Amino acid sequence: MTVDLVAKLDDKLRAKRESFDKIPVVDIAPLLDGSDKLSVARQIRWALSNTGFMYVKNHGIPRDFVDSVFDVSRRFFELPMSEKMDLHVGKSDVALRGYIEPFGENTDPTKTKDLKECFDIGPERSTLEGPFFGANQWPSDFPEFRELTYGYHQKMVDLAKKLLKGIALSLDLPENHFEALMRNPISIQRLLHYPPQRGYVGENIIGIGAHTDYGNLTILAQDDVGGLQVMNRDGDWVEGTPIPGTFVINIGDLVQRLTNDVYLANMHRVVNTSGRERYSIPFFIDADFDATIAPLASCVTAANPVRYKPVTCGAHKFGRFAASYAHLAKAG
Ligand SMILES: O=C(O)CCC(=O)C(=O)O
Ligand SMILES: [Fe+2]
Repeated sequence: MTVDLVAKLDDKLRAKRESFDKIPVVDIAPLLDGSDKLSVARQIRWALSNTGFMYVKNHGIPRDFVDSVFDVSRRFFELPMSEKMDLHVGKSDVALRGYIEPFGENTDPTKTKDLKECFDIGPERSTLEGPFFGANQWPSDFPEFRELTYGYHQKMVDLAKKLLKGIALSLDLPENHFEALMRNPISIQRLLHYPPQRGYVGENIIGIGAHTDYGNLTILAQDDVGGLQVMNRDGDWVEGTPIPGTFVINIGDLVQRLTNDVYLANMHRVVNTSGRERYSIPFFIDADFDATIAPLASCVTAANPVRYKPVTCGAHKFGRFAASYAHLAKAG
């Protein structure tokens, strides 16, 4: 099904794109139950073209399930450093699964060392198949960690596919547009822990340095501590205040490229000066490793000529990781 959401505006009629000081909250129930997909698509279009970020509510993932994943995540990060380092991401080669210590991945290496620690899992494979596809590393004697985090990952894959239907509709594409590019998509389920920072906090060390996400779509659960900051089109930082029961959704570079900058993959960062430990659970989904992403014809006009060359999803994503992971940099 295609719908006429995208007006083909004469370039002379274009005005400066609206900026924002608040990230919109979108109720996605009518998208999920099919009762009014287009009204949700319209809200998605506004959010992604103006802010690149939105909160979603009524997403169908039970609150106590999300809380139980936060609970095992907290318990994981409380393990002794030696146990966590036994699961270090460097041991997974290019599958990029496992534990990353503070300063082990610096998302904005020109400015910032990242204080966060992370744990990454992805689609389970018995052997290393290539970048992003291999075996997960699991902590021993912690079966509920594996069960809950992997179960959460599966639920996120399903939710992401539904959200991508809404994004396709918002671009006047058939709702299954992304499916053909996502037969075996790269996905990463990440757990994050941000220790609080006290005293003087400068740009050289913060929770996570300013970055755009690399792939298609991110679904983030955050606890109630706060500290996420999002840059708007004017270059101002806006707080991504926690809203109970919602996920924060943002698009990554690949959707910005696909839409020729009509949709924005915002810069964002985390600065945790709350005095409390902060935990978040981002999920990232992309396209297949070999999928080619090139600007949509409908997003190219005389005033907005082609801005990007086609890239393959895997090459783009791996390149961004190689620039930020200490262990990949060492491997040369
Ligand atoms: O923890 C957060 O709120 C944001 C995390 C993030 O931006 C990322 O992992 O890419
Ligand atoms: Fe991010």
